[in-house]
Amino acid sequence: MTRSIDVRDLTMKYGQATALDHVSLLVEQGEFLAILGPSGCGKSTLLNLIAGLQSAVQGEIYVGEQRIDGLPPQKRGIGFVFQNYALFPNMTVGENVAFGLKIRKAGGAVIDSRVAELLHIVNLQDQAHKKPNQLSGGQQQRVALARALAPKPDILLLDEPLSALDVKIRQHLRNEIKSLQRKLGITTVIVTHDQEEAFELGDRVAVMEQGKIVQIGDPETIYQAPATEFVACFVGNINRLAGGIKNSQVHVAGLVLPLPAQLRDLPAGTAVIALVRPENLSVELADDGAEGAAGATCGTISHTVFLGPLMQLHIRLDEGQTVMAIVPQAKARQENLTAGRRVALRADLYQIVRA
Ligand SMILES: Nc1ncnc2c1ncn2[C@@H]1O[C@H](COP(=O)(O)OP(=O)(O)OP(=O)(O)O)[C@@H](O)[C@H]1O
Repeated sequence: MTRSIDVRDLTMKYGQATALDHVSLLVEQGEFLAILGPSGCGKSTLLNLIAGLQSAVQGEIYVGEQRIDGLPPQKRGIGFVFQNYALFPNMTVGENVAFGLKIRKAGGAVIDSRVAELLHIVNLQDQAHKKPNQLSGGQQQRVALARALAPKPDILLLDEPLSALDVKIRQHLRNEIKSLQRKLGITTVIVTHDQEEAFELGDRVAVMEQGKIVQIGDPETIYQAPATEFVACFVGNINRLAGGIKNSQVHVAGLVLPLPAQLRDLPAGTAVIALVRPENLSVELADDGAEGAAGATCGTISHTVFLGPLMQLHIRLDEGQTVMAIVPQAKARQENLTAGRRVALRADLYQIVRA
């Protein structure tokens, strides 16, 4: 039976360096949570603490109602998959998958049927007799997944399981992991530094920065309403437009935007930044009549980058700052949005933060 994970006030240090700083986290029963963050932010440390591969200096970890942080790893009911497969090279695929069942002293018939079932689930039923080095990277990672799931753990932890694989296989295996998790309904936590992977797999995404979880929410909220500038910039591309408050409005890069409620008390002159995603800038060709149109700021396209279905436009604003906008390829073609053209820009969706 799958269970929730409740991490309470976890702190972990390497010598003087704090790797995890009072982290609390509740992963619901059956939920798929993605932990996203840059290298060194403490993602793996958090997973290792849950798995029991390291121990914290402070805090508690519960699986369901049971406190597990004092238990050895094999008593925690957790399946773990690492980045680098970590299969036993001298054992066959079947023996690798059977490993966790053998150390739990399961009977031979039980082991055989469970190994067959798992190899079928991960689509490797014909490979049981092979050694890991006779398999591709993607196949080895499927074996690792089967091995982790064989003892029917309550929880599955995945530490960058796809990052050693090439792009095509990674996408394929990502889909497989997602559908397998849905089918089994097992509480799962994946650690990744890849935003697309986190968004595609996670029901919710927890973003970490320097040993802390700075935001947790569904992918759309994380993307469209980032809690901090760090989250906004880490998750996808974003324009940072500097400006200030004047007459109870925000003036940035030639745009005049309403002052958001949470900044209402700030005095005139306070420096602010508007964070605008490239696809949330609307771009129109600016003939002379459109210059200075209400709510728009004008500039000149300095160069474009062809991205297949989309076109990236790099625009130098008359006001001095540069921005990047993304438009559908068809629009760029129809309107001839090329280097040297003058354009008027509006911000459709944005966030204002203090500088
Ligand atoms: N064995 C160790 N000794 C000392 N410091 C360590 C050790 N392991 C990790 N750290 C430090 O602890 C912090 C968190 O490391 P952790 O491996 O959890 O980060 P991460 O987010 O998983 O990074 P990555 O994505 O690069 O694996 C980092 O600053 C790292 O340098």
